[in-house]
Amino acid sequence: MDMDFPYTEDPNTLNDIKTAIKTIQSPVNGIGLIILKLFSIPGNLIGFFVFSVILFHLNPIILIILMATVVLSYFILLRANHYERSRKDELAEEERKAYYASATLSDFLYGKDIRVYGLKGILLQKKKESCEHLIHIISEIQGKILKATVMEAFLIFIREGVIYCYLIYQVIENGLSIGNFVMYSLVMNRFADWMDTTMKDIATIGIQSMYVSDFRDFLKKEEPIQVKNPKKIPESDQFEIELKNISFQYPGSDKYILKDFSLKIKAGQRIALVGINGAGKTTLVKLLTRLYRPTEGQILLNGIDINELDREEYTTLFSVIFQDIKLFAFNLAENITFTDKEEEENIIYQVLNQAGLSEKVNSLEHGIYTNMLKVLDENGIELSGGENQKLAMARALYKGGKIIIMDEPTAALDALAESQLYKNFDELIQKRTAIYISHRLSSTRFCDVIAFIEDGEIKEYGTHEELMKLNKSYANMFQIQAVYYREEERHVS
Ligand SMILES: Nc1ncnc2c1ncn2[C@@H]1O[C@H](COP(=O)(O)OP(=O)(O)OP(=O)(O)O)[C@@H](O)[C@H]1O
Repeated sequence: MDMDFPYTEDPNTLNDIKTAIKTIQSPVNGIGLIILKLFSIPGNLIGFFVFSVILFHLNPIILIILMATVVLSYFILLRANHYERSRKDELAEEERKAYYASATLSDFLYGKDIRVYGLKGILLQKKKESCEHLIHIISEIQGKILKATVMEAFLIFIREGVIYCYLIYQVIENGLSIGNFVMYSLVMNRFADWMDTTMKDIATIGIQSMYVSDFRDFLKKEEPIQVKNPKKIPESDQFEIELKNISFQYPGSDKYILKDFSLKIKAGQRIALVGINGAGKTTLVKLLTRLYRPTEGQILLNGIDINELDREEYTTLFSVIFQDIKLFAFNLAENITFTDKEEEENIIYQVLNQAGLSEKVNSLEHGIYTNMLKVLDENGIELSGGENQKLAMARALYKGGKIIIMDEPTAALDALAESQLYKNFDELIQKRTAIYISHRLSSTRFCDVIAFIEDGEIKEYGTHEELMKLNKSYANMFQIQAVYYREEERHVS
């Protein structure tokens, strides 16, 4: 949960999570197994030493032969275990793929797409392919283990053969009594068993410690951007943000999404980030909210590098409304506050009213305590796209962050409703610093300043009027859109 965000998009880390879970979830794996083995080893060791003394007195060569066969089977087992471990990433990956297909098939959020686009076939096919691949990997591993077991059985056969040949020889040549024959054969067999079990336990501990060590490495991944002595965030209602020569590449990619990007957002300023798809606007939001760290350059908050601030405290400064609004199968109030405190009813109703949702909520029998989605409650409500977006705004208002970011959450609204909503929202947030992203340029024309972004660079910067006068990309885009808005306005009137 606290893992650094970039890891959540990294397949290798997701494989590591799968392996790490296996290490701790069951007593027959990882830590549980090591503990079990650690308990059994001391008893076996005592038996091993006592019986080796007896055997040494009987015949040291027999002792050496027994030891050699046991050590050999130890290395055979170790090799099979190492082979199994070498396939762990492949196993984890295929397990994840199979799980993804199953989870998607049973996730009702995909229900519409699965039916409309007939996705059942491809998802089942993908699951089948992953399961087949999984079975193939498992059978290769089991094949190696089987081979090791056969070799081990062969060594036991040799070992027993040596023991009995030696003892029969002693009976025939040196008159070993039947009583002694039975006693020595028991001693030799028990000795071999003890040594065998001890060596296997040591091998198991060795290999399982490697899994535990993977698990520890995984835990260390959790929070790489820890600040030792974080600086205090200055007490203020308004914050200035400065991006200084920022460059950014996503992990594992050599493409620069932003290159030497600089931008100052003054305290209390409203800035619009506009530009075509893929220009890098959402990436900027991810950097500002510290979900990612710039590859080069600095982001300053009231003059302090944001990496010197405590991340959790820094995050509380932001009320962000993302493009993809996520609703949870909680009640409506909990979807706004993310707590189960009921004493804040008044504030919840206030933000719902401000976001334009009060009429809808008042029409519900259980008001703000109505469950959302139908996953857990058959009477749960489903909001329309536009209502979801209003709910997200209520969430942002409730959180009361001092920096507001709206990353185009209004796609489900028509152009006029969106424009109105941006303006209303802007009034509600009063003097706070705000960053608005929208493809509809009429929605953000009221902003103090507009940055037109293209290919990870600011190509045009100024007020709406200044950019229109410049008569370049922004003005061109605005004029093209204006034709549609006029049409829409005509339809509405
Ligand atoms: N996790 C990721 N890993 C690699 N590349 C990514 C990742 N997320 C986004 N990108 C790439 O970064 C570029 C910029 O994406 P971004 O989402 O910032 O654009 P945007 O300007 O917000 O676009 P839009 O207007 O369509 O929302 C795109 O080319 C995209 O493919």
